[in-house]
Amino acid sequence: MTEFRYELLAQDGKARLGRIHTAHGVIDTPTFMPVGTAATVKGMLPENVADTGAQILLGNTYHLMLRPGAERIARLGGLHKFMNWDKPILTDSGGYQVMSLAKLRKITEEGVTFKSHIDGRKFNLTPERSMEIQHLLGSTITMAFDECTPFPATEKQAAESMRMSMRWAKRSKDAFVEREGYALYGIQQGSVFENLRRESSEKLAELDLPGHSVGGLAVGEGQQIMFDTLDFCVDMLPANKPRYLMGVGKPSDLVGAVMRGIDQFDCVLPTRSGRNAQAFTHRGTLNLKNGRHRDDDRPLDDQCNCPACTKYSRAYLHHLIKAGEILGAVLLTWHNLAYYQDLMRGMREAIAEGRMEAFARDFHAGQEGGDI
Ligand SMILES: O=c1[nH]cnc2cc3nc(NCc4cccs4)[nH]c3cc12
Repeated sequence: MTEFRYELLAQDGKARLGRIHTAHGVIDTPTFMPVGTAATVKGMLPENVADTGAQILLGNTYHLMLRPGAERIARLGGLHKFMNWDKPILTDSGGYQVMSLAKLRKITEEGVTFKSHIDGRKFNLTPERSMEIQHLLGSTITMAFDECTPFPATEKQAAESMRMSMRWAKRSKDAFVEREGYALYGIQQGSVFENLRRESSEKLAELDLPGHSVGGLAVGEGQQIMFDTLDFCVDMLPANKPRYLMGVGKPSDLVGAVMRGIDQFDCVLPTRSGRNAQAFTHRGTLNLKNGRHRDDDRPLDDQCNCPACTKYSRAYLHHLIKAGEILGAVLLTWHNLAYYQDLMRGMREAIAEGRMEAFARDFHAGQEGGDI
């Protein structure tokens, strides 16, 4: 059996090249985790997600507890078997999604009660129930149950919210079922306040967890405030354990956050925007709805080897999007996931060779390249 272990392989400034060993396989970091909300990466077969280079997926506890239900997935062999993905899966704790999707939410020290946005049924989510659900799913990496402090928040509001999340982190650890090769991550809160981020980090250090995430960011603060916060809060987390920045982000967010010491990312952007005709390319983003593509027989991205870029033209992709064809969403999702994985692989290689600064410069130059 494999014990859960983080290997720090190289550093270039604050950027880290690493490897996470888990019961379901190895993750090369920095890594991007495609979001598989309802036990599927929307529009993609799991084998094709793996072909893009993805080594770990994110699953959403909130969605799966509502439908089809955690006990049902457990009875059917767990989430890996259910969705035919045998590599690592990180599941979030459900708290964040409750606050952004559920109806009639009520937060107390105990946890959150809410009504399903699907059929109005009443549910109760506590640190203990969240741990039970993630265990039933068979999650490789379980996230502690927390409250994402909204932005902006006063220091007093941020302190109260963070302190509740730290009490919930302790309850999460006490309820977490330890299994070799599996892990519980703590979530650092504290909004944009250095003293609160430090207090949160110290409380998490007492729990001695195998990994941590930076929470409370990518909540509307904007890239500069996010980077300014990362400049001081990432180093407060143990250097010998993975650091995961939740919900991030667009390509330039990933480059900037890797350079500030982040190892893991998840974001709905590549898949959600792929379904909305937006493509990320080495020369910037473009929207295939735009009529300027209708006669363009060039590939979407001449540096990409995904099926959308090697087998089809921009004109064809534009046609599929305008016609509302399912294949349009599938091909753009596929491409965006491949682009994100290429970006992560490029950063891993750059860190290994000590040229992350140059990589970032070339990345930004390409994005502003124009004439795409
Ligand atoms: O503190 C957090 N705790 C637990 N889950 C999170 C998820 C998060 N996702 C985003 N941003 C990504 C977004 C996706 C769609 C709207 S915002 N920020 C996040 C913060 C947290």
